[in-house]
Amino acid sequence: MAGGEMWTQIGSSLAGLMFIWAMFKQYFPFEIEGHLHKYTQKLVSLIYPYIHITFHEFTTEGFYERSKAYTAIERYLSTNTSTRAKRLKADMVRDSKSLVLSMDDYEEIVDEFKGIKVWWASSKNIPRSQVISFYGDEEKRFYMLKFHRRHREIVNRFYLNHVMDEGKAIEVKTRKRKLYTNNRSEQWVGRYQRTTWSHVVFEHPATFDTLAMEETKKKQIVNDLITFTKSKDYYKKIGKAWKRGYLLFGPPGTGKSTMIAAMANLLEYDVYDLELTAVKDNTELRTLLIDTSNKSIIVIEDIDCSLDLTGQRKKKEEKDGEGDGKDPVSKKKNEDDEKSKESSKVTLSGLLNFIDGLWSACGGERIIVFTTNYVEKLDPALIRRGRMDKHIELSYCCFEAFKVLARNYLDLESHDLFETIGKLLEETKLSPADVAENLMPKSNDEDADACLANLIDAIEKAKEEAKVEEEEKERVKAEEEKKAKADKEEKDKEEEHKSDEAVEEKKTAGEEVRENGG
Ligand SMILES: Nc1ncnc2c1ncn2[C@@H]1O[C@H](COP(=O)(O)OP(=O)(O)OP(=O)(O)O)[C@@H](O)[C@H]1O
Ligand SMILES: [Mg+2]
Repeated sequence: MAGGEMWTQIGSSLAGLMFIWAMFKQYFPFEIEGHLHKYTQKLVSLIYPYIHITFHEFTTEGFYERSKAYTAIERYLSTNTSTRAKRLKADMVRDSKSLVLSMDDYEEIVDEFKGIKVWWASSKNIPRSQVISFYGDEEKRFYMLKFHRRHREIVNRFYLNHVMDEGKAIEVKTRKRKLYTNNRSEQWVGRYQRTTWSHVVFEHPATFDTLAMEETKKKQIVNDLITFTKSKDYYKKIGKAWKRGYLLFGPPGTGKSTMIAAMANLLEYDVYDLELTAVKDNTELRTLLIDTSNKSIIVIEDIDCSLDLTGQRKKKEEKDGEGDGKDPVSKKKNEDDEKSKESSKVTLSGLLNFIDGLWSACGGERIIVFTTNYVEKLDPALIRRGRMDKHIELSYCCFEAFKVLARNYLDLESHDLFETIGKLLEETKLSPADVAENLMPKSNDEDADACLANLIDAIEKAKEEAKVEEEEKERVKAEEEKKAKADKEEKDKEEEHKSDEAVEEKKTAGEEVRENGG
């Protein structure tokens, strides 16, 4: 038989077989077909003992959102593949600091875990239809995991969790961190579009190394923060939500905001800067809280100014006392304050709920930081331990803090003038911000000596000013005391006079009675 003839015959017999199979299938009992399928599967699994799991890039129809599992696998494999796979694909992924390397399509790599071997392959489905998609690329990518069926238990229970955890950790490490701020609720457009917060890339350069404060205190804070991040299981064990509150207090320019940036850089967390005066009420506050992500620091700056958090009772008392409006400046300020309070109805109890109510436990790994210049003004309920677990006082610049600043600003470890400056700083209150400003060279020809001399001048000037202020205070105090004394004397005199009059009246009344009686 000639070759061509043979192929024609095979073709026509195949077509015949297909036709018979189709006919047969139509009359074939449903149950028997099921059995047939089962046994074929069993037969295949006897010869082929591997299990496959696929992870698609896009899973949900409609919402075109990348699958979290796919992203985590991609990051996990990116660390493994870049050393083992031969063909790699580099991509600038959204929110990532640098290029992400992943294995190219149809590459396969072997991974080992607890002594077992698994295979990862990347692949894609190419669409058959030539439809132009609204989303552009219609190829459907997926990762396929292959492992022996006797390892099913280990893969299901441990390996997949391991991949997810590692992948997420790599993602957090390589992401660009963000600084969020809350929008006014008029700008919120539905809940899906995440318009409650807007963000920019967080790029503050402050670190604990550049932060000027006593070394021991700094170490304590760093240890506290690191212990917190590693305590997921501990918090679970003691039945507490995984969050921690910090209260930073101290005079202006002592490094409260700088410390928050250093915290975020140390832990690689996002920062949510919550502007309370833009929040209308407690419900909005809760919505904002729910919309924050894990691994973040929620900051409320100048908590004493943001709201009247001292409660209704005190507010009323203040109104009674201050309402005379003698000073037009303070009157205007009061009016402004009232206006901002009116527009924001966040209450103390709402804020307490935000910090440690039931809702605060959704998600985890969050740090809440309050800053204030006047810690004594705050309601004790707000800053009790458990809400604000750690109170950190940032104070005026001490010698140790100065040395950090000198190292940062002038690259100086020691200098003849250090001793003088140390002594001066002990006697004067100068914030690290002021010290830093004086240490910064103002022109190219200003060297370290000149900067230190500037600082000494500034400290001496501050000392002089403080002295004048102290004297003025003393004078006012003495005057007030003198006035109080004079007032008291006058009052005493008046009372004496009144009691004299009363005695006189009594006398007259007695005489009248006697006269009438007689
Ligand atoms: N402890 C510090 N270490 C290093 N730099 C500091 C420190 N304190 C202040 N500075 C410098 O002073 C500037 C102002 O500091 P920062 O904004 O942190 O002060 P603050 O305590 O938040 O003040 P405020 O109470 O007014 O908000 C910063 O830009 C920083 O350069
Ligand atoms: Mg600040």
